[in-house]
Amino acid sequence: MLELIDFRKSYGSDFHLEIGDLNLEAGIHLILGENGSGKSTLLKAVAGIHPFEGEIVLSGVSISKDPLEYRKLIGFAEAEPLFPDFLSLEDLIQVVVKAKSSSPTQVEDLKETLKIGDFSKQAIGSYSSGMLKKSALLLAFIGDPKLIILDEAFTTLDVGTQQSLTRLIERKSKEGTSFLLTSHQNEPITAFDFSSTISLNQGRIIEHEGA
Ligand SMILES: Nc1ncnc2c1ncn2[C@@H]1O[C@H](COP(=O)(O)OP(=O)(O)OP(=O)(O)O)[C@@H](O)[C@H]1O
Repeated sequence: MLELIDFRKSYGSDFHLEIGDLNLEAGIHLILGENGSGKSTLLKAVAGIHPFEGEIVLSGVSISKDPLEYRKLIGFAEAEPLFPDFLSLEDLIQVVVKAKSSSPTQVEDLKETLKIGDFSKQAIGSYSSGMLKKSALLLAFIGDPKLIILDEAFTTLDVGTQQSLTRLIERKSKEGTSFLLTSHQNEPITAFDFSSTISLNQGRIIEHEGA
């Protein structure tokens, strides 16, 4: 499903993420590691946000040869999402639905699952951290991407929404969507049957269990 080839990413001389070659089969994958080990850096590179050295191929589509097609296959929710304050979630939904050729019915289903109420019409500058997180999650699921990348997906969500998100991830996984997850919280994340668990330490994989 996802292939990293001779993958490296540096922030100047300060931090080096050296992954090399990594193959992940379809499924739910967990990335573990201490603060600053490189989890978010890896996810942002796979999401097509950060430049890197090497190559990434998702379902046969190369990020370097076909970046636009590659990005359409990905949904990404950052750990601490940032959106323009003056827009509403509804504004962002319209953009992503068009880009990902999704249906309004899917958006309504996601809003219900993630318990997104009328706040979606308000300016993002007025959102709480949980509302921001729900917004990022909804946008990541739009259009049924091949791979959904969720960094600290459960942080700041209330317990009810955590449970709904767990069920949504399990359902989508059964339908063929793959996931890359990170977490600092043990409770919701242990619910999943992971295809593999990758442990990072100071920018290197120290353990990879599963496929
Ligand atoms: N934009 C950036 N510019 C320079 N250095 C960065 C940047 N983003 C992250 N870093 C550095 O890269 C290293 C890895 O950071 P990263 O955010 O990937 O770690 P993480 O494992 O996700 O951490 P956490 O668990 O705290 O979220 C850290 O030393 C961090 O300071």
